[in-house]
Amino acid sequence: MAFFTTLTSRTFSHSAMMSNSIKNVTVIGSGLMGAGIAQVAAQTGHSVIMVDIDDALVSKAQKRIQDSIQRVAKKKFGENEEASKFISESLSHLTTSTDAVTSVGSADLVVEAIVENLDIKKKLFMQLDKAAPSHTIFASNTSSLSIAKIADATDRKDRFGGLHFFNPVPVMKLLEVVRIAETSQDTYDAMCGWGKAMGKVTVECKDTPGFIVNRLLVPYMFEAVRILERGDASARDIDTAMKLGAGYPMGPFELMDYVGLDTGKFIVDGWHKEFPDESIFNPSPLLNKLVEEGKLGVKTGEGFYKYKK
Ligand SMILES: C[C@H](O)CC(=O)SCCNC(=O)CCNC(=O)[C@H](O)C(C)(C)COP(=O)(O)OP(=O)(O)OC[C@H]1O[C@@H](n2cnc3c(N)ncnc32)[C@H](O)[C@@H]1OP(=O)(O)O
Ligand SMILES: NC(=O)c1ccc[n+]([C@@H]2O[C@H](COP(=O)([O-])OP(=O)(O)OC[C@H]3O[C@@H](n4cnc5c(N)ncnc54)[C@H](O)[C@@H]3O)[C@@H](O)[C@H]2O)c1
Repeated sequence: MAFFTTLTSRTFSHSAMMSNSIKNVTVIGSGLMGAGIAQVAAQTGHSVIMVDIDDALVSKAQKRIQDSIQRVAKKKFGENEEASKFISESLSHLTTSTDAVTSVGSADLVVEAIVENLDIKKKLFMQLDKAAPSHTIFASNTSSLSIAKIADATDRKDRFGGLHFFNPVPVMKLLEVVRIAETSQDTYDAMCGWGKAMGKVTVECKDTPGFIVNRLLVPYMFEAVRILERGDASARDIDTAMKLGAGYPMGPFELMDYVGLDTGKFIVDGWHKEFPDESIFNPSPLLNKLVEEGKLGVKTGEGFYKYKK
């Protein structure tokens, strides 16, 4: 099914599901998170442009969205014809582009989901700030960086915040909504309203490292690596222990592979640099070695475990 189109002009078509002021959404980055955010935004009737740096990456994201949306449709409608109507309608709301600057021209909201690097994110937002209309809200999906530092690249701090989704976006119900000192109440309310229109439950977070979930989850994952590095237990046994003993859907190594080991490394390296005396944020030699070898987890076919491609 070839439902996707490349960007020409943004068509207006949104369903009654949307009760907030945000209709046109541009998602920058079409990796694990960007593709998921774009998919759910399209499923909930928003007009979406999904952007990445080249056509091959966009095509890869389109393939992932097609697989995922079929799972969502099956869960919602079973095998009946409503399912294919839902898929084609949703995907008709989604266009793609490889040009971030032109893709924000009619955006009400821009959600950035590119690599976890402060300088690269700032450079992007600096360019977008000049191109987007004045009413456009900017949000970063960063896992660990300071929203205030990213917002520093723009002249719209009152219209800037964090929208932190969870992987896989079509399944995970939570959205952390992060406000900085300058975020206006209107912006915060619009972000929360959009989160609800996306079918998510929102929680309010301050702009502190890791917000709520990652401040707890990342140290937990890195403690698991340290158990493995000390030779105290195998990755498989640690995963089994946390699934069967603590009720987690995935063990810490399965989860790190799922999130991406590069992303895990970016997070902990950043925090280690910022808080060198906090041993809980110490980098892991084992994780560094896997990343150096290009073993980034499920997305590359190998991380702590091997996956069928
Ligand atoms: C680091 C960052 O900043 C923050 C983060 O994102 S941290 C990571 C947060 N995420 C997690 O903790 C995920 C933990 N894992 C899980 O919740 C579950 O293992 C999982 C939902 C990923 C998969 O669930 P599991 O039961 O193992 O597998 P599976 O049967 O394939 O999937 C369960 C359901 O979800 C659906 N699903 C799973 N992945 C999907 C996807 N990518 N798209 C759409 N649907 C999906 C399946 O279709 C299935 O639907 P069903 O209930 O109708 O059968
Ligand atoms: N992986 C997770 O579980 C997870 C969960 C929540 C938040 N996050 C955060 O979301 C962001 C993206 O993470 P991901 O896992 O999707 O990464 P990813 O590596 O899967 O995807 C990032 C994408 O951004 C693209 N990109 C890089 N620079 C770009 C630019 N200037 N313009 C357009 N596209 C660009 C890359 O080509 C890549 O396709 C990071 O900030 C990460 O910390 C990740």
